[in-house]
Amino acid sequence: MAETASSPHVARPPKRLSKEELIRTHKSHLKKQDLNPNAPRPVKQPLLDEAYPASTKSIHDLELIPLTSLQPETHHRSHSLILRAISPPFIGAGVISLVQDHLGNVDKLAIYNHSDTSILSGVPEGCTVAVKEPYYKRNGPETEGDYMICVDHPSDVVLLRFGDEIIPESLRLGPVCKSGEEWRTAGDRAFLEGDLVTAVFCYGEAVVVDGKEKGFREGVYAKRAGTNLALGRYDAAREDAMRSLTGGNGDWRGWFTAGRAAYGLGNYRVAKEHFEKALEQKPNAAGVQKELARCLTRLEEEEKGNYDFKKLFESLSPTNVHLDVGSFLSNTRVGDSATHGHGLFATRDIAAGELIFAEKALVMPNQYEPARASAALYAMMVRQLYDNPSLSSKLLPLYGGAYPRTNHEGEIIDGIPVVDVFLTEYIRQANCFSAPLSTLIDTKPITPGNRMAKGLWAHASYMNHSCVPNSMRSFLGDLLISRAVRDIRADEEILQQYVPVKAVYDIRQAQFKVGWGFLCQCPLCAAEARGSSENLAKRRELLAKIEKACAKKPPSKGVLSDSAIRTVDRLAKQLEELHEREVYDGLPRLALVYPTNWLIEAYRGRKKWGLVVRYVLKLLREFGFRVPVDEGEDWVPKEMYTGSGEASLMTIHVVTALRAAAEAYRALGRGEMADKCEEAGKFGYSMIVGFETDLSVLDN
Ligand SMILES: C[S@@+](CC[C@H](N)C(=O)[O-])C[C@H]1O[C@@H](n2cnc3c(N)ncnc32)[C@H](O)[C@@H]1O
Repeated sequence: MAETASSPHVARPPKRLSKEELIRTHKSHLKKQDLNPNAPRPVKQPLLDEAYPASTKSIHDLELIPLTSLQPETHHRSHSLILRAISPPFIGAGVISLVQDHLGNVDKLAIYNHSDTSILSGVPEGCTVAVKEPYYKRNGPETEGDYMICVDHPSDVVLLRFGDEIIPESLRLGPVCKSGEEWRTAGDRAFLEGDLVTAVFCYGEAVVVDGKEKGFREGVYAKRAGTNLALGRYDAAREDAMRSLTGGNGDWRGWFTAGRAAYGLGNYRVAKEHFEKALEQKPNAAGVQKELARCLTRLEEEEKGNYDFKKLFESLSPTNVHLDVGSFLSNTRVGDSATHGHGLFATRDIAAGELIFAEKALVMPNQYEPARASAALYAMMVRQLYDNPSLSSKLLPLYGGAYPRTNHEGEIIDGIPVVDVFLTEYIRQANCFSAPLSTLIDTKPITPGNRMAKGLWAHASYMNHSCVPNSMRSFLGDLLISRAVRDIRADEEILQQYVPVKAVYDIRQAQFKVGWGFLCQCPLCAAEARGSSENLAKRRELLAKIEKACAKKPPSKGVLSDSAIRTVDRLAKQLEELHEREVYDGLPRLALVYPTNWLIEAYRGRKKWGLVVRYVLKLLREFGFRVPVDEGEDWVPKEMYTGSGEASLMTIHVVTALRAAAEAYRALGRGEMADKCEEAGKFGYSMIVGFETDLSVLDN
């Protein structure tokens, strides 16, 4: 981490590039810059080992220093800079401008993490900014004297109004527009040109310059409300809409905008109230009626969880991933967990297969390219925290590891919410989920690549991990569906698997340690921790051997010979013997899943139906389900979900095994058992993909 300086002006300034050198290199960079406005801008994801907190001071409480006082690799705590941009911006992962201070010194300013809803994502030449507690960073080797003021936290830089009295005299420009009307006209022009951020700025100046003129002010607020709404800055849109109300009969428009802004924030109750206010004044406004109807549907979904999942699935497309749905959360509550910190708990008994909750993502960019998904989520989280500070009440309480908080994050200082990008990244890492466009398509044997978005579901984030969980999550676009995989009692903690768990105990634990920093103590891990380490090592070795043998002869490539089957069967039996009875009693034996699955497929290929049933039953037992040992016995497959205790593991292999059993029973003339297996498979599949659907999707 860099040094912190409290009195930087007493230390000797370093050698720095001259003004002429800075201008020359900046110009050459500008020449090379690709000005394609549609090109996606790269995101500078924060380096966590260089983390430093965002400034929590007001510019009015900081001491102004000149650029010459800056010390390299130093955070100038308690100090500020006020700077005018004197060059066009170079736009890349951040925006780099040449800036001048009140004494005429020139240096380079790099601002990161401002989205295109902010003027500071482009820092126009001539604008004046305050940089709070600046961080001065070296660019390249010390001898080159290349430095820049590096702003990582978006709230560490404040765009100043032209007339702001904090700006030193020498940096002040004369008024750009003389009157509020001129500013409003400039705002309208910018709006028509599609430059919405400039429009917002101009409207802001208009209300300050002519702020006392009633009617004018409200009109400008109405324009700014609409512009903020279009930018997705819903908090500001709603505030402006409320300020635009005059008490006259045109107010319904203000209520309408306020309602749409509240809807954009997912605050359907408030949205409903606003739409109803609009309709009081203009009962026949079709647009408002339509929005109110949508709102009522969302509220009903929130209350009852009555989704038409099939229809939602059919509505999905690469361009439609953000579903218009409310979140059904009332079966669960956040509470203190014996597993870790906070957890999610059932508020009532929930039956196996039932919907536990369904939650629309708080933040999920439509970016399914795995290499870009994390950066896109991080950038969107920062943007939301900056643009819609009300969302910080949901986002900031999430677990952020050991990163120290100032507890001022989210607080509005100098009109801007404090956004700490390093905390945001910690929260992202600890809480985000990978989401396919739909789990249903993702579970098909042939899926189109490994395309996954990353998103944040604030309620689901409270769920702790278990290797033998009582819930499963699935996705439809940005809707996360959580279903019970066994009966859950009121007040029981809802647990989920963070990732599909590895079969071997120490490999599994290493994954949790590296990914989330915890040691799992679920019933399976707690038992396996008591097992002999010698057996564990032998199991790991033998499983590797089995995987090799199985991969050499995949059952999908044709009928397998007796000897190939005998080899795998023998190795599987050896592996079974390495599972201590006293450790694994009533628990899954995950290492055995792989060879057992292979044997099922091998016997299917040879139409040895009795053996298929025997090995399916075995596979279900390896997943911890209580099912008969004798393949001749009649049983009720669906009951395995409710009668298997607390340590079974539900996966897609359970469904495919039940299908294989159905096929085998049918071939053996046991039609009733076949139907029951199909029914249990279908039921299990609904837990996996989120809703009931035909198993034939698993065919291709
Ligand atoms: C998404 S959060 C889960 C909610 C968290 N318990 C809280 O207090 O907000 C993920 C973090 O919870 C903790 N965690 C989750 N499952 C755990 C488990 N089985 N045992 C110990 N810690 C766990 C880990 O610290 C992990 O990084």
